[in-house]
Amino acid sequence: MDPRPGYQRAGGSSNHHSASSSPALTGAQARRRKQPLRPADFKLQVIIIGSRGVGKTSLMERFTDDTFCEACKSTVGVDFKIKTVELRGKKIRLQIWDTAGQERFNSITSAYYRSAKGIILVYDLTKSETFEDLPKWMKMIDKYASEEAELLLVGNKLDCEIDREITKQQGEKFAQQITGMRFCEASAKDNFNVDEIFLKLVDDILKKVKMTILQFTWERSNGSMLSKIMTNDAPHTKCETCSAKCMELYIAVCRHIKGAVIYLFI
Ligand SMILES: Nc1nc2c(ncn2[C@@H]2O[C@H](COP(=O)(O)OP(=O)(O)OP(=O)(O)O)[C@@H](O)[C@H]2O)c(=O)[nH]1
Repeated sequence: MDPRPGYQRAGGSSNHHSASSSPALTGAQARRRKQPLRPADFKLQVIIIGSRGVGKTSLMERFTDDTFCEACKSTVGVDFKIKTVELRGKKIRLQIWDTAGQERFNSITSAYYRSAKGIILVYDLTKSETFEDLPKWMKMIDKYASEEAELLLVGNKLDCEIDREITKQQGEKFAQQITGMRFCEASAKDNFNVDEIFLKLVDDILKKVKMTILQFTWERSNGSMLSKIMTNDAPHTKCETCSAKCMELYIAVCRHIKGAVIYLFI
């Protein structure tokens, strides 16, 4: 996947769910801090799945903290990190769910598929068995994920070219069989294509969901909600049914108004 010039990372907005202490601020930092922080325009959940040891945690940590661990512990259940990015002039708070690759955790991890707007399916290009596992992961996606979720297949450990067992063409061919699935190779170790993976996925999600409702065919009689949605391009409107905010508004509306056909365009 080629890096696109339009992508812009918001610096240093990565937080882990574990607590961390705040160092003292310098004068300039303190002044900057006084300015009110702009809230995120969107909140998005992305899930990373794939067999054990393919580098899911490593990809997440490279993206959120720019770190790489040579001997990471295997993920137990699910872990997550949050990072705020800026894309298409919008501030997006990304919640990244890193799932355990071990099958015995599937009953826990499957619960996180449904709310994910993007799914990153990872294999290790130096281990053919992780590629052969892909149909099994696709079954999990079919069973538990939203049909709307954007899919991205990633062949990780590109830095180990000498040990490669799966060609780029094989990865591409697999992705082509699945409607809308994108593909790229990456290296969490060398930080190659890692930002692109996440930012491209977010970009694809945004393209699909926001920004303007051009047409809204509504078979139920609730004009007030219709006009509210149609006239309010601001992402902070609340859905009357579930009070969800931001991008969730549109999703919530889609779910709650039966019989509605909503066309969303940028
Ligand atoms: N050479 C190389 N090693 C990597 C890369 N990404 C991850 N690794 C290594 O692969 C091993 C497994 O990485 P993890 O990120 O823990 O893999 P995981 O998919 O999260 O594993 P589970 O939590 O067990 O499912 C670690 O030893 C990493 O250092 C990469 O891009 N290149």
